[in-house]
Amino acid sequence: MDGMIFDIQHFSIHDGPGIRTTVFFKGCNLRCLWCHNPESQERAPQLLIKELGCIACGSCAAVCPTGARRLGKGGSFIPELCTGCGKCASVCYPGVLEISGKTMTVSQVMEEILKDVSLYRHSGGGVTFSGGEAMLQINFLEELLRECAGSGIHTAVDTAGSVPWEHFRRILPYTSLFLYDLKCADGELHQRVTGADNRLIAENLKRLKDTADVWVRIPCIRGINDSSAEKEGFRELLRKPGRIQRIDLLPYHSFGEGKYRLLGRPAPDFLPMDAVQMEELKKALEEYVPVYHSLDQ
Ligand SMILES: C[S@@+](CC[C@H](N)C(=O)[O-])C[C@H]1O[C@@H](n2cnc3c(N)ncnc32)[C@H](O)[C@@H]1O
Ligand code: SF4
Ligand code: SF4
Ligand code: SF4
Repeated sequence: MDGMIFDIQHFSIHDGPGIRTTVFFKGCNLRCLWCHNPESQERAPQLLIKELGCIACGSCAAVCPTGARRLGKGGSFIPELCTGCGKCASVCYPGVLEISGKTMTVSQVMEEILKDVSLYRHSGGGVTFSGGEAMLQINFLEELLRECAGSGIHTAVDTAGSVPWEHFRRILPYTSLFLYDLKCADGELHQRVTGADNRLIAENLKRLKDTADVWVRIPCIRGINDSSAEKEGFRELLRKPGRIQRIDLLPYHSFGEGKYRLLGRPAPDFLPMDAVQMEELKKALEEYVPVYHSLDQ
């Protein structure tokens, strides 16, 4: 069995307990305006193009089967014609072109994961499946989780939760921890800034928190989810925490900016909540569950 992966990061320390290997699945059913992984959103492989470094050798245009990549200084690119085949990237000597997204088998991913086993044991870490939305490739994810559980590896699934409950049910036996994102409490706002409403996300959390260990994460973005109505909404969603062990408030950051440029897309331009707003949200939620944010560290 295989799936579409766009990155595997070793030594991650922000994706669950201990030192972890994070496997990034490509493809997402939300379109959060602030997403720092824009290359994760489309399921198909995509061409990333650096702005600098092109020596105008023309090799990319010569091998492109669809005419998406054309000759000229810096080359021109017609994204609608690109199939993501990667032929151009393989002949681009200065490394200006790169393909994001690779089909990998379960054994290939497991080979990467198993390299770090001693690290997991020493640090209390494990593997985290993130993305994009890992749960959209549910057969592949289930198989990977089963293999990891079979090898005694701690597993976390990082999800935005907008998938049928059946997907959760299938992976529950092999998942040690869910990292569960809440973006906005208000459904209409959620629809506007992510492209989908949050009813399914709220319903899934309600069931999941009584069934599995969960760490909730909230990206904290000024002008998006910093209102008192949002604060009250988050309180409502989290007031019966069940097995929710902690809440992490993630201040918005712009680390994804460069990747938007590589995709030829305009970068988002948000600001994080300020320290006072973060502290207020923390206070509002820690009545129910311990809350952490980067200002604590
Ligand atoms: C890229 S998402 C992938 C997993 C899943 N799609 C989700 O949204 O939870 C991983 C984490 O990054 C966070 N995130 C995404 N863009 C961010 C940004 N610009 N600043 C801070 N956190 C961000 C998300 O809120 C989520 O907790
Ligand atoms: S990825 Fe394939 S289709 Fe797209 S520009 Fe490169 S060679 Fe052409
Ligand atoms: S192969 Fe690379 S260096 Fe040569 S023209 Fe294409 S982008 Fe530029
Ligand atoms: S759900 Fe996660 S991966 Fe998908 S767009 Fe939102 S932040 Fe990005």
